Amino acid sequence: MTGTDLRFEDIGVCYGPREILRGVSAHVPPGGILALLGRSGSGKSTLLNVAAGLSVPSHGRVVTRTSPRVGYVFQDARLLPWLTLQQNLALVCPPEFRADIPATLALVGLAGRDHDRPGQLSLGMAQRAAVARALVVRPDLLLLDEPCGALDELTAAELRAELGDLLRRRPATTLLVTHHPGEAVQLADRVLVLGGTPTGVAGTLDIDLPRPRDPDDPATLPLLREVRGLLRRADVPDGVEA
Ligand SMILES: Nc1ncnc2c1ncn2[C@@H]1O[C@H](COP(=O)(O)OP(=O)(O)OP(=O)(O)O)[C@@H](O)[C@H]1O
Repeated sequence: MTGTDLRFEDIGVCYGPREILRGVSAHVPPGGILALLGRSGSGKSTLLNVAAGLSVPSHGRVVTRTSPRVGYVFQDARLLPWLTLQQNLALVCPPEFRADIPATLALVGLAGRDHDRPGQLSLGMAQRAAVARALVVRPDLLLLDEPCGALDELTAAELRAELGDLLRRRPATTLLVTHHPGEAVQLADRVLVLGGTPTGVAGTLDIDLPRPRDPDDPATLPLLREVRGLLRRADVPDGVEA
């Protein structure tokens, strides 16, 4: 599993009369990790839904090499509470991968919890189960929508480290939506900041640091500053000097 080649070509999205995205182009090579940042409501989840084929763009197109298998991790775990973890994963899993379910749960630190129901898990454990559900399909395209957003800082830091590790062991072309510049610098190869009205690409930044990455490494500081600068500039209304 290394993932699909993914291209957004001049994507525009309208919801009724409201134009949300305009002229968004980006390329993610197989196994690449692109972090999407931008103010709340800028259209990050919309772009993820376009990549997943859940939203049809009003303009432009998404080009992938093959018809990709998609793993989607939402902001909350969205596990079915009346099913065990094994059953939750089996629901999305092609029959040929079902035997992998216990190992995939173990991969995210949930060894032996196969027969627990979501109500028996902490929020962080439930979110790790959601990551396992996305990985068990062996995705060519992994869509992570603020996977750590609902977690306390310590649990979020643990999950970030685990995601970094998982993506090195099982590379997949990945789009990561986050509001956390540190998460983007820790996990991504490239950061894309969305901004403006309607939303377009306000800027990009390549993150060329060796892996595994330590979020406290001083080498990350200049990159964090640049990401924050991009976010500030993305927020300035058109025609005003940043
Ligand atoms: N199905 C929909 N119908 C109409 N408008 C929608 C729909 N989905 C999203 N929107 C609007 O599109 C805009 C972008 O929403 P989106 O959820 O993509 O933003 P976001 O950047 O992911 O926000 P957040 O960071 O808060 O999750 C918002 O103004 C939202 O109200």
